[in-house]
Amino acid sequence: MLLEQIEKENDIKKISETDYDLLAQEIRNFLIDKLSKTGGHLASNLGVVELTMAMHLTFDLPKDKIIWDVGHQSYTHKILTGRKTGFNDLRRYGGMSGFPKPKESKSDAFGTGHSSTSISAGLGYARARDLLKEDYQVVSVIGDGSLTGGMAYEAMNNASQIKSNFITVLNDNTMSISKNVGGISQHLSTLRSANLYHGIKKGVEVTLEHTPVIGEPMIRQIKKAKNSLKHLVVPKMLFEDMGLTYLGPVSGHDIKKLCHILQEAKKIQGPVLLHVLTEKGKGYEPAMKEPWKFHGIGPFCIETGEAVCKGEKKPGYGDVFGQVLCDIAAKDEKVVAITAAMEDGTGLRQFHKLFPERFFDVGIAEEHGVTFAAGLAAAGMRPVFAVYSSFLQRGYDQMIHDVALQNLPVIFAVDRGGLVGSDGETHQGIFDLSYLSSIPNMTVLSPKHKWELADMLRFAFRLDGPVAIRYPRGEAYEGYQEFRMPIELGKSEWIYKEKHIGILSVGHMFEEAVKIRDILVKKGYSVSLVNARFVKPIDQDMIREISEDHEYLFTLEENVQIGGFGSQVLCFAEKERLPIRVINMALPDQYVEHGSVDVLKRELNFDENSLANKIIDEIDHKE
Ligand SMILES: Cc1ncc(C[n+]2csc(CCOP(=O)(O)OP(=O)(O)O)c2C)c(N)n1
Ligand SMILES: CC(=O)[C@@H](O)[C@H](O)COP(=O)(O)O
Ligand SMILES: [Mg+2]
Repeated sequence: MLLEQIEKENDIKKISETDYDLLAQEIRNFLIDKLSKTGGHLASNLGVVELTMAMHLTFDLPKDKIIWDVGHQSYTHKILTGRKTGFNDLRRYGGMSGFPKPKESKSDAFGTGHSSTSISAGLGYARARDLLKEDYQVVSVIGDGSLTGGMAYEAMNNASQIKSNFITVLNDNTMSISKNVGGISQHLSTLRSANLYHGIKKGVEVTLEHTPVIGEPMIRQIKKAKNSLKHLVVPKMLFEDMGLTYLGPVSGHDIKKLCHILQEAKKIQGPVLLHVLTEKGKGYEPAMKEPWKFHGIGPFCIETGEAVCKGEKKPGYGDVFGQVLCDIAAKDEKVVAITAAMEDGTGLRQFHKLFPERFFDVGIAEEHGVTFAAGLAAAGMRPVFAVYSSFLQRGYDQMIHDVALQNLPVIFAVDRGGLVGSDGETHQGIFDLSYLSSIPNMTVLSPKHKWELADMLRFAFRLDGPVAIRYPRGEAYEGYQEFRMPIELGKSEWIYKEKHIGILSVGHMFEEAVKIRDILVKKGYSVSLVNARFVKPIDQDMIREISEDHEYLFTLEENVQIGGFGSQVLCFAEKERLPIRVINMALPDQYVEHGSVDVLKRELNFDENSLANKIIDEIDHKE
């Protein structure tokens, strides 16, 4: 097995050229086998096996730097840098990350997870190399989907000024998670068809060379004609016009050709963009047929490609959101939906199908998505931007400057709020209650179960300013269905009314709050439970009421403590000098690594038993 040789020698350059294709096949089989057990990002990785091998054959890691964009496609890179065994625990707590991590390997030059950062980081490396008079190659690897992110253009614009070698490899498989969208995607397809032009040109020359007598003079004539033809057929090169030398497009599955053109790219002074054509999911039939389904997957059956799921899958919060939004949109033609390349993940597929003219996929462009929504709202529409919590971090200024300052009625459906698990630090949605609450005019809600999400979404349309509704990844909680008071601005909801200890829980932490209360009640404590509903504005009357006959108020939120819901409650109680001790139960001021959410909560002492003990310690310690 060549993979064993790689694992032993940790150097692909020792593999004979005649074995490259065999090694590529072994890597594909390995990825399919391992990910069928652990899940992960399969399709993207199957598409870059040869490209990654060619880069490792051409460059000398860790001296030379490869910076991956998003980094979800770095599994072959990890195999080739001594981490083959890491795939037994891919994305599990304490195991190997699904993204490049400098702390994991010196060959991971830059940590990634959010899209469109690679060219900026690569340019930073290249500038530092030149200033420090060091000598190494810098290669940023960006996908066509990530190239829909505005940051990439800021970086290319800036890269045009560098005089030394800096390579960007554009991995073009025509896919983002779903089909890629927008002008750059169209431009890339014209460049791909230009390849067709080059193919025709080559074909004509070869034919003429074999045509006796008239061949030569004819070739000279046609060459002249071809140059004028080229400017008709091959479009103006965006990249060349931005000052980058454009090479390609070349096949991303021909290792020898890739090595050759990478060697050429190394010789060019200044910024180079190498356009590589790959197939997402290559080598695994089900992933080639449905690359969007195999972008990020759980464990699956290799023979059928079907997910291996334990028991019947209940609808996720995103599914509930998508369904309710369709109901609302059916009655209000002003309702429009926006996604930033996450149609399926945010539950908008049905909306897209039912209302195609009111559905907008802006590409991986969250900043633009926010201000686009602001424009729609200013013109009288009711935009809903469905977006993952950690990706919305990109649009913080736009939420302030373009939406809230003008008090425009944009609804933010903030999915993946709280711990998401396997994707780790870059994807945990644990800052959103802080960054959203800090925005004046922004109303922030979080539902305790799926019915409350539906009610909150309908309520949001009744507000005439910006609203964010935040909910987690995973199945929607279906308990306490009978608790469905009408939503009233700034009003929370009594669930159990006792004395002495109060728990005030935010959103889906309600599930834990119920369990914590059960533990305490079984130990003889008197415990009230309130569902906060509103993260902003907080329910000041409720807090005053609780402080009349409770000694303790424990706030509970799956968000960092700093700037979160609990910190607002604490400030208010202090300001009003309320006779109650407020203790925030929130996440610490740190990044949370990958792992299953249950394991992460135990490790963070954020599971119901740890939290119940924290409450008891607080009370016993005080009394
Ligand atoms: C800021 C941000 N928004 C959205 C995502 C989610 N996301 C991860 S990969 C991906 C598609 C990337 O497409 P491409 O760059 O073409 O890579 P491919 O999977 O096709 O290899 C998206 C939208 C993200 N990681 N970061
Ligand atoms: C790599 C990336 O950013 C996305 O593929 C992300 O992993 C999707 O997350 P979900 O699995 O929660 O939809
Ligand atoms: Mg792509």
